[in-house]
Amino acid sequence: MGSLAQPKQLPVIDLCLKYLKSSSSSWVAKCDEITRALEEYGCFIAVYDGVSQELHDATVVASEELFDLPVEVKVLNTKDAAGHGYMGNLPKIPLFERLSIENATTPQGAETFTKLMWPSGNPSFCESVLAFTKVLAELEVMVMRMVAKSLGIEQDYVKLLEFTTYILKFNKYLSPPGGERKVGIYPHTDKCFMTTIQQQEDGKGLEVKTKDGEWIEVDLKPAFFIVMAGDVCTAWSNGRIEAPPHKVMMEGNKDRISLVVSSFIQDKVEVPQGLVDEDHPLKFKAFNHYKYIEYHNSTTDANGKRLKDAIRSYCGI
Ligand SMILES: O=C(O)CCC(=O)C(=O)O
Ligand SMILES: [Fe+2]
Repeated sequence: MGSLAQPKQLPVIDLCLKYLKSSSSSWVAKCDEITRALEEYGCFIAVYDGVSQELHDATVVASEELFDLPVEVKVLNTKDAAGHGYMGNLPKIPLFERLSIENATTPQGAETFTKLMWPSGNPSFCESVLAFTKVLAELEVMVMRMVAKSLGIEQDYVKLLEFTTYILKFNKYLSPPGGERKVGIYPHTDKCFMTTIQQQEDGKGLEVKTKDGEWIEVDLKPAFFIVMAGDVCTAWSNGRIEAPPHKVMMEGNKDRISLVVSSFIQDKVEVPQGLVDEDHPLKFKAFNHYKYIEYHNSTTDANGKRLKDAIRSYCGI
């Protein structure tokens, strides 16, 4: 009789604020658990209570209002320094649409974008964008502090934080016509430091590739947040945490909306000394995050084919 192997799952880690006390032994154990999950999968599912029901409902309304705007308005969201901006009606991924907000943890970033989309104002949109991005950025900071504690590089992370900014992306994927299974977004690794993803409704779509080449389908709920390493974390962690390839596959008759907060470093990124020793030689040279993005964009060919392992070809030793 053949055994029925269970499909692989991403680790699920409870980070609800009410249970976390930074001095307790369970907190130290959690730091190690998160670090192991990131070392093994490059990401994990955080169960997190930082987004209230009220804030969640407000971001659902905000997404509807945003995607309902006419295309002529949405295209005003032009590319930022990290290469983000409006994307839609793309021949290779026709189901996909995206808008992104730079510096979304600052009132100025949220206001500039809101004014661009609604010149006569939309205060509730602006408030919910700001509040939501801040909560997800706080989750990322909490996670990375815990990782840094576990790896003995807390001060290096605190230094990096001073130069960290956050982008909020609204991603929408239409349900594919004719009941087919179709690509929503092609496999890639993120070019940021870290990414946190929330899916607005229960269900699948996101898939993450494991180190042994298996794709894990991720069944998400709004209270689950994927915390995922980007290429810049791969380099910063001296290769201990690999950014995982991921993609979105759409099937069924429901559209999918995800909100994605990604961090960017406005300074030189270099491997902390504490991660380098005889057994762990330096694997990445110091580099500038935005120059890396420029390099990555310049090596992406006309068909959108990306360089494999761009971070190692850019600054790997
Ligand atoms: O929608 C998702 O779950 C993933 C989106 C994504 O990979 C991205 O925006 O880089
Ligand atoms: Fe991504």
